[in-house]
Amino acid sequence: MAAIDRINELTDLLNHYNDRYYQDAVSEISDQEFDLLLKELEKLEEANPESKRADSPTHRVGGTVTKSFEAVKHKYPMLSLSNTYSEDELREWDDRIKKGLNGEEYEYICEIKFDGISLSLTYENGILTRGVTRGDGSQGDDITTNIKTIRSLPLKISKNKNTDLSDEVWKSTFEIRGEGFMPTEVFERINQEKEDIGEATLANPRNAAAGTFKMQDSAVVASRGLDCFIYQFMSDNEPFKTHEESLIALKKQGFKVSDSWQKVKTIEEVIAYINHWSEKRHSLSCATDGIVIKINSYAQREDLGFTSKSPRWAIAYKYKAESKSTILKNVTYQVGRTGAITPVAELEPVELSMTTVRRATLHNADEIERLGIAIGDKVFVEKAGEIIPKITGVDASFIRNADDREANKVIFPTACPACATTLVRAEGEAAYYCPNEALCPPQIKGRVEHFIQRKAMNIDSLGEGKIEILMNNDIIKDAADLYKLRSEDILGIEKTHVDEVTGKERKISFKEKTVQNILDGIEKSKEQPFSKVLFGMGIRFVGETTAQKLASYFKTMENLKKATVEELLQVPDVGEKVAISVISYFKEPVNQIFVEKLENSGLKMEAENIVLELEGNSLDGKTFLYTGTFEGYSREELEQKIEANGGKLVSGVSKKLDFLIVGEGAGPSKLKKAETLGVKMISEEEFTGLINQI
Ligand SMILES: NC(=O)c1ccc[n+]([C@@H]2O[C@H](COP(=O)([O-])OP(=O)(O)OC[C@H]3O[C@@H](n4cnc5c(N)ncnc54)[C@H](O)[C@@H]3O)[C@@H](O)[C@H]2O)c1
Ligand SMILES: [Zn+2]
Repeated sequence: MAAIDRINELTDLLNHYNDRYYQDAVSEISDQEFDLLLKELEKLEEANPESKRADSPTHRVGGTVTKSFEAVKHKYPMLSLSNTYSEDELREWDDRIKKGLNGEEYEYICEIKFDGISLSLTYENGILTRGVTRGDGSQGDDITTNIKTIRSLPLKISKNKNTDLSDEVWKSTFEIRGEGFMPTEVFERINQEKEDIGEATLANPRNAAAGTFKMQDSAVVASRGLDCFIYQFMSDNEPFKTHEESLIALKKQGFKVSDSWQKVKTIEEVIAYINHWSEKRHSLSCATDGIVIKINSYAQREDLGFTSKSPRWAIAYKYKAESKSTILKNVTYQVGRTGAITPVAELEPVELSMTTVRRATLHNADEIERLGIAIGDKVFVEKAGEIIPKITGVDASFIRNADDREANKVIFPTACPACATTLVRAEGEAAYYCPNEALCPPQIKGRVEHFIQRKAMNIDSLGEGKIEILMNNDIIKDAADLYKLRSEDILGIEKTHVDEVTGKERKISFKEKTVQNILDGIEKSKEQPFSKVLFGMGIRFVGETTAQKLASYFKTMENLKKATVEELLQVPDVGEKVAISVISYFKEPVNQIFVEKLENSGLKMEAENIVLELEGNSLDGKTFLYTGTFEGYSREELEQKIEANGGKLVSGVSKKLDFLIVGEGAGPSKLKKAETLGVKMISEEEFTGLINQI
């Protein structure tokens, strides 16, 4: 291919990946592959400068502004960082620094490279007034309301805690730069919740953070517990001479600066820092993808200057995602509780990032098609976002007989591997489903497992293995049958259970003590509140929180069974998808019988107002909705306050809404609708006034 054609091809391809990454928070390829293609383009452009396109990704920051937020021009441009994956290139960069500074002595500050999104935060008169994304580097999206949900970020700088700096500095207009991220544990929690309700999980913490920071509803953003590490101070009257001074001062003043930075003098010390963090970084609360090395002295930074895309005085060293090749032994298809079919690669065990990997997810039929794998191939396995092992491609250096390979091509099944029902795929969804909800064994088993889990009925004396035995011996047909169990039904049964993940064998036998434990656990579960019973029933898209909201709105199972779509839509956070799912659940005869069995077993079918002690009845019968964030109440506190005083929360602006409580950063569409419909809008103070009126 002629150089110009390849330049055009790479330019289009990389611009496409940039759009997907920055606008949709989706990575179609790994960062390393992206960076490799970018370097290839850089080299080609250098050799053929006349063919370089104006929209080339090599000299522009990758992102853009979006239509959904106001675009704000940056006072100081927000650039990218040049990067490398190799120690040799790092040494070459150090040589260039040495030359650029004409033999002057210099120091580096090494920092962890946090993997989230760049944020610019402006303070005026000691108040956080604006938070903006990097965007295209010269202008970004104004996401102030979302940024204010970060608890570690001072909204107000109350007092100068810094003896070395004058008050003037903290009162002046200045900008702080930092990396906004989603803590790993929040990421894992959200994914667990998504799994619980049968929704697709988020790919990695970076993409999750990028998506969340750009959500329209800041109340949802607040519930996601985003955080931010600060790494830079900027103002017109620069009070610092070195980066080190600025980090110390920012920390003292209450900004969240990670303690992981270190001052070093030589490139060998930089490499030692890189090695020190290469494994240890996995224990941090934030996803990381490398190390940033920066010149410490601001005067020297000025001497070295910038390219159009990044500073010359800094570089990022990125850790390679650990990848190994191993034999694909088989592909199995798991049927989930909701009937979704997930292909799983069974691998020859391989050591990766300190764990033994035996299986990897293949996501869905499209992914299998894209990879073009055959049983017996050698495939590359990688930890995506350092968490879930995934297959990235076929190892072409392992040569196989072509016919043999063709005969072993992995083909996604058309029928359910468990019950042979023809699979279906809903429009716009990547997953295939087995529609045989009522009789497909793994779906039934999955529902029982869901029912007994800690967040639902909490029967911890039962587990996956024991449930399998109960079902295989026809002792139970669904979760409700657990409440009919008698000790003579199960005493003495034995089975060897093989753990699917570890391959370890475990013998399970129902001796007297085990049986008693099981029965006690089942009996005790009858005390679980109505909301947990509701969650345990496993209605599609009804997660833990939605179950709580439904329970506190409808109060009883009877009411919920009779609910119409319109009524369901009145419940906070309940949208059309959930409403329709609830209605169709109760329409299904199998489910009606199941719920009746639960009722007859003595489970709680009514909500108790334990959390909600009634404070008064000043809001009696009135409906409320809120938008934005509030000084005196968190989202939960406000909701509790409304209900504890006899008010009812609803989910959307309609004529029936009595009050819309308007907070900071209120959603413009809600305000407009309320105005058109003549709904009364009140401030936080007015709301507090309503409660306290006698
Ligand atoms: N997989 C894909 O499809 C895809 C697409 C586009 C970009 N990318 C990845 O994104 C990279 C480009 O993104 P980028 O321009 O934001 O560069 P970058 O993320 O590699 O580096 C610059 C950013 O690092 C962040 N950072 C984290 N810790 C920091 C610290 N201590 N000090 C300073 N900055 C710190 C800042 O947000 C800064 O903007 C590419 O190299 C590629 O790896 C991937
Ligand atoms: Zn099936």
